[in-house]
Amino acid sequence: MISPVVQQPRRTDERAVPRPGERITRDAYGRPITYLRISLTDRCNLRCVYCMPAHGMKFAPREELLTDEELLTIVRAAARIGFSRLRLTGGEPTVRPGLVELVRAMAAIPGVEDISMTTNGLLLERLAHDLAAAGLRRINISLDTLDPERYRIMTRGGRIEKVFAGIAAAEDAGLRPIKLNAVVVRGLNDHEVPALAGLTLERPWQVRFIEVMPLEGVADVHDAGLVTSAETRARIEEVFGPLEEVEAPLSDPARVFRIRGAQGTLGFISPVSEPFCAFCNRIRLTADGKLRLCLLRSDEVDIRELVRRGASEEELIERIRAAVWRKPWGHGLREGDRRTGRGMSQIGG
Ligand SMILES: Nc1nc2c(ncn2[C@@H]2O[C@H](COP(=O)(O)OP(=O)(O)OP(=O)(O)O)[C@@H](O)[C@H]2O)c(=O)[nH]1
Ligand SMILES: C[S@@+](CC[C@H](N)C(=O)[O-])C[C@H]1O[C@@H](n2cnc3c(N)ncnc32)[C@H](O)[C@@H]1O
Ligand code: SF4
Ligand code: SF4
Repeated sequence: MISPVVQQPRRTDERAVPRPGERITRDAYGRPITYLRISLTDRCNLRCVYCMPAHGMKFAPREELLTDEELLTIVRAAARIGFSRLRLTGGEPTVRPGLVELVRAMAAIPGVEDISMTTNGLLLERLAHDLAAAGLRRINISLDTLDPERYRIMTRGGRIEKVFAGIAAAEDAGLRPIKLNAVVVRGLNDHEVPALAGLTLERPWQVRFIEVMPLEGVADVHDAGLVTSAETRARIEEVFGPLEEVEAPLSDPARVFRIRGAQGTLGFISPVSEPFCAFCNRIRLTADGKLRLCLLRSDEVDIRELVRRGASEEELIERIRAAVWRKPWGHGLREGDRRTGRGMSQIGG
């Protein structure tokens, strides 16, 4: 297997200016940053145990959230400097009012090539066809277990039948490839890893196993429940034999494998045991209008303030470029630095 861990290079002296002939934006380490993950809301219709504490999160007041027009203004500026991939997330993106129209407007922005979404799937049965018609290309759906009762416990109240119906609707709408995200938590769903992996035998899905990260409010779940990808993979190989590696772009957070003869693939997302920061290609936009430079560090740059005072597109571009230039090399989990400042549902994963 190719190790994605590469030593931290020196920052360059140049600002994040494109190289001659290049339209994309690079950070100070030379990484092309072309992927914007947009949190459409900090609200959610679930309370997953690895994402939120039992009492939930403090939601931002409505007036602090970006409106559709503000969001589109920021995306237009980002697309002009090479942000060609957008991922809509949350909280739960499907609870945002006017979602389909928002996707349609984003898809019409010059430079936007790929719009995808990460969702818990509960509302997809109703939305999948309209989203696909509006320009959504792909979808990743969170599913940590196949057992209805365990699903109810892990999500603090969710009904798994709605997710199955959502997956079927997404398939029917042509949203492909479908990726299923499972956060593996010891003592909760780790024994189900082989059953989840087994879904790929008959289905062309990518089932991904994610190491639980210590975001705000769930550090205890990480401390007690982390299962490394190496252990998860070993559990799968005990049942299905050696996995075959499948080539994937290095900027893909998942390392991809296949059970011999399976229709679908398996992804291992290992931010804790095998960080993939060397190939990071993304920044995030929070629902309250901050450019978040790394999932696991608190560094943020305000862009809402600029949009609200009617700044020009050039000014917005300058702010985004300056933010990208400040992007940290990677997280500090190995050094014990957990100052993430926000919970996962407030950032979007
Ligand atoms: N540490 C870290 N984890 C990430 C990053 N991007 C995604 N992840 C983790 O991977 C999980 C799944 O990500 P998704 O929202 O499905 O998106 P993705 O895997 O980047 O999407 P595609 O590769 O475009 O399908 C997230 O919830 C995070 O747990 C990242 O930049 N850093
Ligand atoms: C924050 S959710 C937002 C989108 C949507 N609500 C969903 O659940 O798919 C995005 C992803 O983050 C993952 N996630 C949440 N908390 C996590 C944690 N502590 N560690 C790793 N992944 C986590 C979820 O499983 C989900 O796949
Ligand atoms: S993982 Fe997604 S569905 Fe679950 S609580 Fe977090 S934001 Fe909501
Ligand atoms: S931890 Fe930060 S730098 Fe590393 S891959 Fe994730 S977002 Fe990128």
